[in-house]
Amino acid sequence: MGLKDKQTTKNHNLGQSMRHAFAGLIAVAHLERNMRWHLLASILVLVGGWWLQVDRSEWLWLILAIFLVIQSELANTVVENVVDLLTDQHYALAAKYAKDMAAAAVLVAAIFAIVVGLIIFLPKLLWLI
Ligand SMILES: Nc1ncnc2c1ncn2[C@@H]1O[C@H](COP(=O)(O)OP(=O)(O)OP(=O)(O)O)[C@@H](O)[C@H]1O
Repeated sequence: MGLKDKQTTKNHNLGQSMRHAFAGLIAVAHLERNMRWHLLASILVLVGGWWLQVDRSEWLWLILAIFLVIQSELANTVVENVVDLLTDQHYALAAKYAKDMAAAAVLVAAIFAIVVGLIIFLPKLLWLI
């Protein structure tokens, strides 16, 4: 059960809801190149955090940054799909605003993640040199 099924009625139970939610996660990773970059960056951050032995509060900031970027990319993808569905690829100014603003949400989250990464990793990396 996943995105290939033709169900259009409400989910009947929590298990079915979860399976569709996971299908959405797999679909966004398959379809969105940017999401694959975010996942790769997340893995690098996790490896870097382990290598540089960040402490508990630093882990919380790093995990928050990772989740914010992934959440905003998910929301961006939702907006893109809904806009494409509604406009059928025809130009509309509101569609442009919606897509550009959703992309801006990802940009803001990515800037936050970069700032967090610099604050946590830069002093540790400089100390290594
Ligand atoms: N129906 C539309 N009407 C007006 N402008 C559109 C429409 N569809 C897309 N655009 C413009 O084209 C740009 C690229 O569209 P696309 O569907 O690739 O979204 P995107 O936000 O760039 O995707 P990604 O975040 O994956 O790079 C949008 O940011 C928007 O400015």
